[in-house]
Amino acid sequence: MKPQDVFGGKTSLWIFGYGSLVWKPDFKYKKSRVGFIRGYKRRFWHGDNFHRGSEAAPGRVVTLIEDDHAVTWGVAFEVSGPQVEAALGYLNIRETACGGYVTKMVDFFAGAEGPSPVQALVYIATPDNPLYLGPASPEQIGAQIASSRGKTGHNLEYLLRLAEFMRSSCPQVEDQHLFSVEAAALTLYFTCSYSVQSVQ
Ligand SMILES: N[C@@H](CCC(=O)N[C@@H](CS)C(=O)NCC(=O)O)C(=O)O
Repeated sequence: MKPQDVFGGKTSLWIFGYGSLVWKPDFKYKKSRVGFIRGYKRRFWHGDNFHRGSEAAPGRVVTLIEDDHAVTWGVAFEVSGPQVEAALGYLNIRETACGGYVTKMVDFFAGAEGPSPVQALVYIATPDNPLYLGPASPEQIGAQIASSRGKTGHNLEYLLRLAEFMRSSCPQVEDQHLFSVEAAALTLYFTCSYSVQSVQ
């Protein structure tokens, strides 16, 4: 059953993004809030053979891994009225059909708005997903990202835009996984670019 079959009739719905959705929701929404969810950590452990990679050279994108002690920051978007069906129909293609993500409801805490959470829909790629790649070192993940490109663009863009979002919208958060992968990917990307230029 698709989310729009379940939520399509709702008058409003919050959708939590923690990867490309934070900088490119690409659906109409009523309002957005920067905030977090508890019990999950964001990791570049999901493969992508469409948007940021190919069958031959899959890219790496983020998913959420259950961790009782973790908190993941992102953006929640409130869609209402006809926006609900439109957003869910779009995300069902972008996230589920093309990306292998499944949906789950979580508690979203808007950063500046006190302790009471709202329920939000989130797209998660679980380890049983055929595109799931699992853990790797920042250097291994960085190398894969630095050398992958898909139908939507380079995998490095995906990484850098997420890192930029965290620095600009969540400056208080030290996301060691994200920033260590970013450092490794940039080092490898520019080292390889330089070495190619130096032999041309
Ligand atoms: N579900 C996560 C990750 C979403 C994500 O990055 N999905 C990929 C699909 S594999 C995507 O939409 N990519 C579009 C792009 O790379 O521009 C989120 O809430 O942001």
